[in-house]
Amino acid sequence: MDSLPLHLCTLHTSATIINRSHAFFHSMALLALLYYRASSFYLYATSPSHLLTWLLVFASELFLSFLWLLSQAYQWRPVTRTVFPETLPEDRELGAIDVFICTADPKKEPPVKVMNTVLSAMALDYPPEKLVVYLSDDGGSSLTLNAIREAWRFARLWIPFCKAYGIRTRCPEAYFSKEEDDDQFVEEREKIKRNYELFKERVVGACGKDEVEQGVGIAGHNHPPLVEVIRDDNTVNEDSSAGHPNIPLLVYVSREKRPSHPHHFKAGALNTLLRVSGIISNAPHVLVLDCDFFCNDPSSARQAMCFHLDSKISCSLAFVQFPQKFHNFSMNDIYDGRLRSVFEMKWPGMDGHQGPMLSGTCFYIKRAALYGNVGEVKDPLQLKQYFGPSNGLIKSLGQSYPCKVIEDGSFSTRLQQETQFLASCSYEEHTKWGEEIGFLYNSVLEDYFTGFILHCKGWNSIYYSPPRPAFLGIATSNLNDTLVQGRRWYCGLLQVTFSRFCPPIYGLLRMSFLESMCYAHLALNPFSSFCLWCLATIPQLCLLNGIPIYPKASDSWFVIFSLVFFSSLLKHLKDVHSTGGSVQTWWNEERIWMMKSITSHFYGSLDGILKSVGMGEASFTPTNKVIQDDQVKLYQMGIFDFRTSTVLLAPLVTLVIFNMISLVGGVGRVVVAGCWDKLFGQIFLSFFIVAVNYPVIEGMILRRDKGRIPPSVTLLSLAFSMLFLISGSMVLMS
Ligand SMILES: O=c1ccn([C@@H]2O[C@H](COP(=O)(O)OP(=O)(O)O[C@H]3O[C@H](CO)[C@@H](O)[C@H](O)[C@H]3O)[C@@H](O)[C@H]2O)c(=O)[nH]1
Ligand SMILES: [Mn+2]
Repeated sequence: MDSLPLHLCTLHTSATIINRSHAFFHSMALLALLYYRASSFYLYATSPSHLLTWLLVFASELFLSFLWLLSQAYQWRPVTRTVFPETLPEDRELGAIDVFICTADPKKEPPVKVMNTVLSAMALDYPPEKLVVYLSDDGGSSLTLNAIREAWRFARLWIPFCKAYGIRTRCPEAYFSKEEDDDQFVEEREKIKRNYELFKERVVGACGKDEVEQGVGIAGHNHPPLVEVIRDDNTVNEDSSAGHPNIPLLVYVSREKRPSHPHHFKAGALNTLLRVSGIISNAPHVLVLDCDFFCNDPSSARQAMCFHLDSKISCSLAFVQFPQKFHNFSMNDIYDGRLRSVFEMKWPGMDGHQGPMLSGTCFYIKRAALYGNVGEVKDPLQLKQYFGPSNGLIKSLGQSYPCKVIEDGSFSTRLQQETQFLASCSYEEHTKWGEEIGFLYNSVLEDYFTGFILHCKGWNSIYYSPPRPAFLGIATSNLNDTLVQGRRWYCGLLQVTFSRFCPPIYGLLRMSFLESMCYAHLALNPFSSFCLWCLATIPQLCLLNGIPIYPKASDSWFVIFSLVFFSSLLKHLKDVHSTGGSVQTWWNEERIWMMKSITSHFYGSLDGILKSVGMGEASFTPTNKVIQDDQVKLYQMGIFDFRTSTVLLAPLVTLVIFNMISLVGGVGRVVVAGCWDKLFGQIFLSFFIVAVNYPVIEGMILRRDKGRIPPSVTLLSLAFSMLFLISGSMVLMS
């Protein structure tokens, strides 16, 4: 046993060499660029307005260069992992796992989809008595409760079927949507398929009936706690009498919600699950899944155990993060819903240091890591100050026991009452839940913040991206969801940056230096949207007014600017290529990066700033998981769907119009005045922005379909551009 490893870690040697050499040359070019900018100060000292443009451009270049420097930590030492689950100990020595699945709104997250996630998790290849699946329903919806009861009935057919025939795709919807004609069990397959259809009918049928009364609005925020162990009364004894139930326990948890109590969104839901599961099964490991991420490979639990059970690393290992992979993205992926750079570049890079950031879903985490550093505390009264008044929960700390409900075959009234108490909305008052215990509340990006604090406390994490995706989810496939999500994320980032846990300061001495650079990069990234706004407007305004911002095209300094520009574009192209992307992917990523920076990241940063001064309320609007046909069609064809709010769309359109004006005006000016040399850099910049954002021009002028940019937004944006042009020019001329 000893000689056979559970896992291996391989350094990407060639990528490391390329990345470091590129970092070296690029940093030389950046230094030269900044030197040029600093020393050209005297050219702009002629008037205060010119000096202001110089200052804004210089500050932006300086800040973006600093961010780039921080981002080199991701590139420094990328690694890949391999696992050998066959070397794991016998089943009875494996650690138990509690699976947490969250859902919040049956309208946006259709119960059939949520149940597919539940079923795929119940069917994980793991001893069923060591697996308990908990579903948190923040909507408190009877539709979801009904659906989970139906799912339980179907699971009794589905799981034995999967195990008997070694099915690997254990999410029923995914399995049945594949055409598979296996002669050996075609009959059995058809039988199960019929049952699946019936199951869906019953779930969807209930949705139809209750639609009117089931408005999520009020019900979703005002309901009592409900914890129910899902089981079919007739089969209880049959199942547990043998002591080896053949399917995992399934528990429905809907925590109490009252408008008067903050519920802390997903983090609050997860903490309720931690407590409730603590007194039912108290597994030492927890798998967290968003309701739209089903298990695509049943072996992920054993893969994660290859790390968690390795005695050499286990004591400091907090979580094993799997990549978020998606089943609905198109080849073109115009919105970069796949988040390629995060899951293919950044996380493998961080894995070479102290480990990837926590990413909300698809991770196996140790319960002990979430319970904080209270291991030393033995006094129950003191523990209650941290964990709250439940005796059952205090007793469970640090203990391992087989699942209580499976043991006695019943969900005793006492246990039931205790779980309801743990799920009540006032339970957390005067405790450390969300501050030191469990998932942390300070940010709507609970995953990033919780993971950051874990790394600060000295915990490590591991990134494992298996050849067959372990989980598959739904990527955002329309502009509105992409922008709304980006806005929430950037607001969440800044909530942490402006707190006393500001990563560049708080993290610096608490984790490895390169790891802290990665966190600092993300923490400061929201400010880049302000810099990008400057670089997408000021050189253009100056162009229209004949003021040069970059060196003459014939000047040798111009080479430096070109080098920086092309070196970053080419490095991005190389990264895209090495992760299997095409030139088209590269171009698309450039575009969506600009779009997000200008709108959603900009607004998210503003939200974060406002919240830090006590204005504005935190919100977590779940993304839409209902796939609409016309939207999918546009997405599949790689055509932008501009149906989003004017607030989000107008800045983008304004910026593109403004760059079109400056391009035309600038070319006109140089043709008339013959000063190509002087303004070439700015003309090229406007041209690049317009070219990358061509779909916006199409959406304004050429398209007539529903997803076009509404003429009202175009007109409004035109007015904004003119206003900016006129007022800006007046300032420059003063
Ligand atoms: O009050 C809430 C709000 C959301 N959720 C659940 O949180 C999950 C994630 O929400 P989703 O709408 O899918 O947001 P995404 O932007 O797709 O989520 C990403 O970003 C979140 C942080 O903003 C992370 O928590 C997620 O894991 C990550 O996938 C879903 O299962 C929701 O049901 C709740 O349980 N309660
Ligand atoms: Mn999601």
